[in-house]
Amino acid sequence: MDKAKPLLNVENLGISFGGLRAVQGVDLQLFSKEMVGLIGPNGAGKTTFFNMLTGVYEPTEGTIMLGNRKLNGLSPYKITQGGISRTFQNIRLFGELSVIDNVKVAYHSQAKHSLLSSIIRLPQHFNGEREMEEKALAFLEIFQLQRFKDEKAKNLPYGQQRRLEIARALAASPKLLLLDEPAAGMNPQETKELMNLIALIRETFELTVLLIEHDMPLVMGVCERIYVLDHGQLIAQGTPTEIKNNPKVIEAYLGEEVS
Ligand SMILES: Nc1ncnc2c1ncn2[C@@H]1O[C@H](COP(=O)(O)OP(=O)(O)OP(=O)(O)O)[C@@H](O)[C@H]1O
Repeated sequence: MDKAKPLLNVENLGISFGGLRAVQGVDLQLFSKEMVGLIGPNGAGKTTFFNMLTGVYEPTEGTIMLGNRKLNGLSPYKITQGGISRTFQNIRLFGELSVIDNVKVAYHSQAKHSLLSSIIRLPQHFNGEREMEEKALAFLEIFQLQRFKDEKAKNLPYGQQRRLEIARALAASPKLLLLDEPAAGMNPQETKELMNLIALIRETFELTVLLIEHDMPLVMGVCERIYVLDHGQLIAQGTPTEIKNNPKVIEAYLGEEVS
């Protein structure tokens, strides 16, 4: 990817819910392999922004381009296929399915063997299944979840469920990974390990990562650039040092979280 051309180019993005303008006039660019933070007080519009990028909500204004492809109006499924995967603030796993099946489900959108070959059980089906199993296991290994592979997802400890969600998001082979508060509810040790893991997968899979996170030291520590939303509008963008010293950001947070 040409460094001068963004992987993701968002221009003037906005959405209204009835009379509420939850997000407005947001311009944001992500370049290949960047790790970028999206921060802001509660209710600032961060998750709504992710929901627009992933087709959950259709923007009421503005454009979202992934490379040369316009994403406005595409279904979440098409957007995942197009290269954007996400995790959720509240974990959304298939609790009754095994850990490995949770990863394989995500894999199905990329599977090469056809539905027909699965139904009538052609050799391609079994080869495809075997390949999928091997790849899913490889993802679980990266996330140190292989020993839980046959466990129901709902029985995993909380921190492991968060890791499984990221493993599943990666199985769809994204170019861009959106993480919505991945460290929420984790203790400091788990958080540190998770951040090291995210740095590792970014390198390994040549990913671009956009991260929503309330833990300021964490965001400041891992992101190269940070965007700040407040009341649905961007109030600042820059390096962690620039953001830390930005008067508008300090005011939005009342000087608490960024210091
Ligand atoms: N489907 C919806 N219908 C109506 N209002 C909505 C909807 N989704 C989001 N909002 C409103 O949009 C605003 C932004 O919410 P959003 O969840 O995006 O904030 P956030 O920055 O992610 O907050 P938090 O950090 O607490 O998760 C809020 O006022 C919220 O109530």
